[in-house]
Amino acid sequence: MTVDGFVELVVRVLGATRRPNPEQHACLACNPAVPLLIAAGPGSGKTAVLILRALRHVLVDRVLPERIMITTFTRKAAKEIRTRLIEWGTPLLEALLADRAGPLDADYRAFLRQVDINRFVTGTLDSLCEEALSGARGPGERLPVLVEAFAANQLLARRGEIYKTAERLGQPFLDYLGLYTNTGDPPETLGDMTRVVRMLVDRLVQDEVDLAEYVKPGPHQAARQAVHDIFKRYTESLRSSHQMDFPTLERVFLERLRADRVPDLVSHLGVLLVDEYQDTNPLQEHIYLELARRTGAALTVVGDDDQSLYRFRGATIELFRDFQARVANALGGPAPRLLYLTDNYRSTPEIVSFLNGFIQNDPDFASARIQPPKPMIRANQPSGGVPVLGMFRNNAEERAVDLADFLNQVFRQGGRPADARLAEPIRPSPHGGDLGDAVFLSHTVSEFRRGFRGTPPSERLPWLLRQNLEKQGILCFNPRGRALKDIPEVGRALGLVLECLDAAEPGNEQGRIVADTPLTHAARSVFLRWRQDARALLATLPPAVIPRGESLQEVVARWQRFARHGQGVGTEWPLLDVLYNLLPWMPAFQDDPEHQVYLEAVSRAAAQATAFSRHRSLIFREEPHRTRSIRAVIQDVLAPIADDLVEVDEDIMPSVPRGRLNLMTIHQAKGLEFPLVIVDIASDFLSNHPKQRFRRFPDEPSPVTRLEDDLASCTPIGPLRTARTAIQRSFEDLIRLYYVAYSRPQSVLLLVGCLPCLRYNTTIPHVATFWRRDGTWPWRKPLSGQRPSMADHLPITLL
Ligand SMILES: Nc1ncnc2c1ncn2[C@@H]1O[C@H](COP(=O)(O)OP(=O)(O)OP(=O)(O)O)[C@@H](O)[C@H]1O
Repeated sequence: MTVDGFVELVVRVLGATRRPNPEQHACLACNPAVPLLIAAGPGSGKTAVLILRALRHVLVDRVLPERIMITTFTRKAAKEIRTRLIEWGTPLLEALLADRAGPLDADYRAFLRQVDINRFVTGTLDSLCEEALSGARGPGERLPVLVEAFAANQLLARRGEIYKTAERLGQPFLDYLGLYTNTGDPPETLGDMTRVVRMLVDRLVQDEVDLAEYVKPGPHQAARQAVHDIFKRYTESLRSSHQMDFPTLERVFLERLRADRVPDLVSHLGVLLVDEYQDTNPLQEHIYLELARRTGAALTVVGDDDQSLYRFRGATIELFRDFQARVANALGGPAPRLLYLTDNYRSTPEIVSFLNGFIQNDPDFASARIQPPKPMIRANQPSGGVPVLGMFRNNAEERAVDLADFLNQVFRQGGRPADARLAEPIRPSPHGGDLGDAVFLSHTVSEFRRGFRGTPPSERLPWLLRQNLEKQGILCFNPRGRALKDIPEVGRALGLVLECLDAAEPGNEQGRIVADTPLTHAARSVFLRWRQDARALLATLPPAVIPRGESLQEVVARWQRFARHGQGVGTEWPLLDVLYNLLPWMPAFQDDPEHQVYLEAVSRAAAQATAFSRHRSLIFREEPHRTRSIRAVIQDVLAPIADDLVEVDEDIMPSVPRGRLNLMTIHQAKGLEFPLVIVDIASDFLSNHPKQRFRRFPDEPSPVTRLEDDLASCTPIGPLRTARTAIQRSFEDLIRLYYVAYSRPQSVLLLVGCLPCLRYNTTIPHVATFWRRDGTWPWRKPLSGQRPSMADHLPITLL
């Protein structure tokens, strides 16, 4: 089959809406012997082309799917790719085999019969490294167990001895870590210290840092030496216990490739396709190039330099920008081709024009982009008559009320009618349109702002919006909005677990074992709150959701007898059995999607604790193991939740119910599209407060760019990254962040924020409202006599 024949087949079988445009066609037709870079703006069909190219390799080049690997950045995106490959690939294959595309020669027919579309190798690079290594165990070799984020951080803190190090070295160590916190303040809690040390040790691996160079005499030498020692202790402990974390996984995989021990899964690779290449880190680049070099696989990468978001995970935009030279250098062979896609199939012309205006707004950004710059995207969708909208209000309450009203009107009252500001109404799709078509995006979806020096936490827009929508009978889906410890139902459940395992006694509210266990003050007071809430629930004699043979009080008493006296059946019980025994009395965990996510997060923490906890999250019947094992689950599972060290991982999100408003971070929304997108650009910014500048108009380098500078002399990638100054990179990261947010909508883009950000004389510069690095603001036009009350000539229509 020829490429043209393949494209005709796609159109005939999948429909005319799948017809590739000429630029997409060129990407499909590009000779597989030549590495290909597709650089293109949002919504131009990069992922769609990557999938069709994978199918072309099967149907035109006769490569079996099991020899074709496609990687992307998140597990969710990887799933999406797999689904589309199967949805498109299966009917294409069936049509060919059914001869609907004309007679086939016998060889080709025999080849097609071997094709199993399910066997494409898809995933994130990490998941594929893991899969490849697990199938590549030598005789008698023990397979390292992969530890997930929470367990890895616990191991880092404990085996790396972070706390001891902080005690021994004191302020110089904390000051060094403080260089890399958002606020610039030294971390105060062990959790905060661990987060910074995690960022550092991951970098040591991902950037292939020369450790001798890192610890050589210079500023912060003692602290650097301490981080080095923590890293060594941690990696040694992982090694000796046959465990590995994600960066180690990639390093081990690369070492195997370099040692010519190519795992089976990839040893016969014929094709390697990479989506979201702009977020590749140096270690991952080595893996891709080494794979291509060793297997001779045809290489295609796609990406958008303007949408790189993951610098904090080592993403290095220069690897994408310099792809052609780097590949030519690493692989030899023909020079890679660079192709562009320009037609945007996602958004209305109004949104596309806003987007193009945004990305070209700051002249200083131009030189951070791929050179020569790729063409601007071109709108391909019809106008819906709706301009880019803005909802800016004086205070948070007003904003939440109006936004809730707007959503209610659009999705529950049949639509927002046209008026002086809107030429066309905004209506849900007649084909089952619902709130699931809208998304609320923000740099963080936290519902509360952290308290500061004794001030209590304050409510943020996501919380206020939740409250106001609930008044209108609309629910939100924002399971990452609050810390697990602050979710009332989670607190009640874990309070009941505490009461089961270590009941409070008269004169000892804490419980005997808790009182005797080293814990932070914060964890102790959270435990007390959980227990009070649990006892309040018990006192209500709650009915079980599904009728049980015993009451909640009886279940708790049964566990208490086991925990206190070793009475009852079984010699050991997993912590999760205790928890799950209590859930029939807690209806939220049965039917509410947010609570199902919380439960999954707690369950995963308990499961992950088996990687580092001495009693592997089990409760034993016989003493002294019983008390010790209870202490272990308190210390290793419950306390980390109380200390806010267990995060709700975005990968555990189920699909969101259609009737709810989904709140997401901009990072999470990468690669996704929605009919209506609300971007909270400025609801936290009432003044030009210095502590918030890093989020809108940095006056000093962001922690991660500072780290890049500090490591530049000890990593091969250093000079490439630091060609632009740290402050330039900090700005550029913000521009890319909002570019990703602004490019998600199909029909309606609504920006929300505080009104002072838009005032003519505002003193609140913000990249998202088109401020340029040089301090100029194109939305503020020169005065023409009349008294300005607002920025004139806004490119947005205010609601
Ligand atoms: N030739 C085409 N005809 C019609 N629709 C298309 C075509 N190519 C892509 N699309 C549609 O355009 C939308 C965007 O495509 P896709 O998600 O592949 O873009 P992308 O470039 O990967 O976007 P992003 O950069 O935001 O990740 C999808 O809904 C896709 O089905």
